[in-house]
Amino acid sequence: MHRILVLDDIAQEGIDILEAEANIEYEVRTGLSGEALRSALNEFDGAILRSGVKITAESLEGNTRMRALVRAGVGTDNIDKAASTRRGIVVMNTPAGNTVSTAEHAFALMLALSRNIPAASQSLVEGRWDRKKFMGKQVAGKTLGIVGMGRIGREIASRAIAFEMNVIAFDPFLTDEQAAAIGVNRVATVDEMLPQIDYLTVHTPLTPETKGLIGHAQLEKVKPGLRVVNAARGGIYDINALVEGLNSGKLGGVALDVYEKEPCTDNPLFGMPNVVCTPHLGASTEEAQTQVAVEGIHLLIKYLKTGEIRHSVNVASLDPKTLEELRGYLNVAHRIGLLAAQWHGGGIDQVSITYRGEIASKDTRVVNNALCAGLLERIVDDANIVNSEMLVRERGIELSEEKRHEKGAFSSSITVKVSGGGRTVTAGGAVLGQNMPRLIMLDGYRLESFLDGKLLVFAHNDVPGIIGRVGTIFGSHGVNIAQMAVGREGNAPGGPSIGVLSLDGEVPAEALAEIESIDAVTRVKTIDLPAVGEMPSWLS
Ligand SMILES: NC(=O)c1ccc[n+]([C@@H]2O[C@H](COP(=O)([O-])OP(=O)(O)OC[C@H]3O[C@@H](n4cnc5c(N)ncnc54)[C@H](O)[C@@H]3O)[C@@H](O)[C@H]2O)c1
Ligand SMILES: O=C(O)CC[C@@H](O)C(=O)O
Repeated sequence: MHRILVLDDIAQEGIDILEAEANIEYEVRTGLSGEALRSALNEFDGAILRSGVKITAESLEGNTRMRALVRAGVGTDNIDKAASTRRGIVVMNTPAGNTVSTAEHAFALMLALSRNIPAASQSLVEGRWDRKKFMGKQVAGKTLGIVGMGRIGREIASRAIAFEMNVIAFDPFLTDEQAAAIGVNRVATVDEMLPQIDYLTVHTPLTPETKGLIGHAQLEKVKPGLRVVNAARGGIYDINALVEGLNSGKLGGVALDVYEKEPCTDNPLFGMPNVVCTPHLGASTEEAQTQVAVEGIHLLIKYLKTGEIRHSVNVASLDPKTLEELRGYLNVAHRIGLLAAQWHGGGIDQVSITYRGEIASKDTRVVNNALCAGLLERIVDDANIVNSEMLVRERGIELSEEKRHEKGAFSSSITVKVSGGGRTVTAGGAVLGQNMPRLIMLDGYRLESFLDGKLLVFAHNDVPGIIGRVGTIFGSHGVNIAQMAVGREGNAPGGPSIGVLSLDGEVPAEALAEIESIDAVTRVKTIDLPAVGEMPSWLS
């Protein structure tokens, strides 16, 4: 049974899916913060939210249960992504569900500013028939500047063109060809557009680059009477500069849907003439809310039930086809990570992973995570497919990845080299058939061993009788050997070799001591791996 927490009001259509879904329990708890939020998050496997709740590092403190947070909307700025990743929580959003509604809202704000609609309406209902005071401006023939030509920016552009406006756009990722196809003029900087435009609308996330993007210095460069709109994120415009711009006449109007601190009921712009403000309503349409709730709930259920990751903002996506293609390799990667950490047995400061063959052409970020999860599993609680690479790097371990497209003996293989404290070990794995994980190399010696359950690895010099002696020791302690693989340097006997035994039971300490005492044995270690068919919770 998976438990889902609904943290904000979402459309009933999303709740209906939760009601109908088998093996899902849900609760709606809105308005949570502080300790109540922290303890609630630890009771559920997944949560869905809008912008009404803040998921901070503190609210995830001590969390051992939550696996996925879904934002029913675009902006995930109310979720601490680094803290979520560290805790192994996938953060997903529904990027397109509210695009059109938000573009329509931003456009409505621009029209409302141009034609003084809110102030004129207020004046009339208060008993005044004042037509002179509310002389407006036509948008047709005017120039609109758009900063941020992503999903919403592009929808705005097409609407503006339909209203016969000229559009100038700035976005570092917008090419001349794309601009021409959309029908806008691309500029290389925001400053370049400022003297040319009558309206400005921003559709970027709030980042260190966009915070205060339009401030006092920029208002010096604008055409007098510029009308500005923000339905993206509070903080992109400097509010004090906007107040000053309105007072000086540099600005002809300001329309805001978003604020630096929300809820916001107190702002120096409120009550000023030529200001239109709405309480973050961009996505508040029945259509958008239905779409983001339904999509968000599906994302959560899919992830919890199948491991499929879509629209994640903190981890590589894992669609069903890729998940099926990679499942065997995720399993092998996890197992060779576990084996390498145990065979190394000490502090690690370098890890290098090599993908060879067909797998080298795939997106291997999740496979890196699976391997790192294996490396860390015995020293860190909750290392999983989301957080392990980050946890490895946070421990100061240097991680590198190499891809070699040519095939070796197997169609694909994964090799890890782990170093630290003067010791380096290497382990290579492959998938046989559909999903049979195999160890195909250990410390440079080719072999073919099972990669599950209890293993005994012993490095030795390949002298006659050694395999027999090891077998006899296990026989005398009643431990059955299920499979044995030996790898040695070249074909000549006598040199260094490595043996891997797959055992049907625990290795008694006395048996281990007896094997260690054999002259030709240089190192021996038992290795614990998941049983045949057993998968980590994040892969099952
Ligand atoms: N008011 C609302 O209710 C509401 C609803 C939905 C989205 N939003 C907000 O609108 C914003 C845009 O959403 P979207 O879906 O279009 O996102 P998007 O990711 O599709 O587009 C954002 C664009 O901004 C561009 N960008 C980033 N940094 C930039 C910079 N420094 N200068 C210029 N361009 C830059 C990116 O290249 C990208 O093309 C987000 O902040 C989102 O949170 C608000
Ligand atoms: O949940 C909301 O209504 C706000 C949505 C919007 O700001 C977003 O980023 O998607």
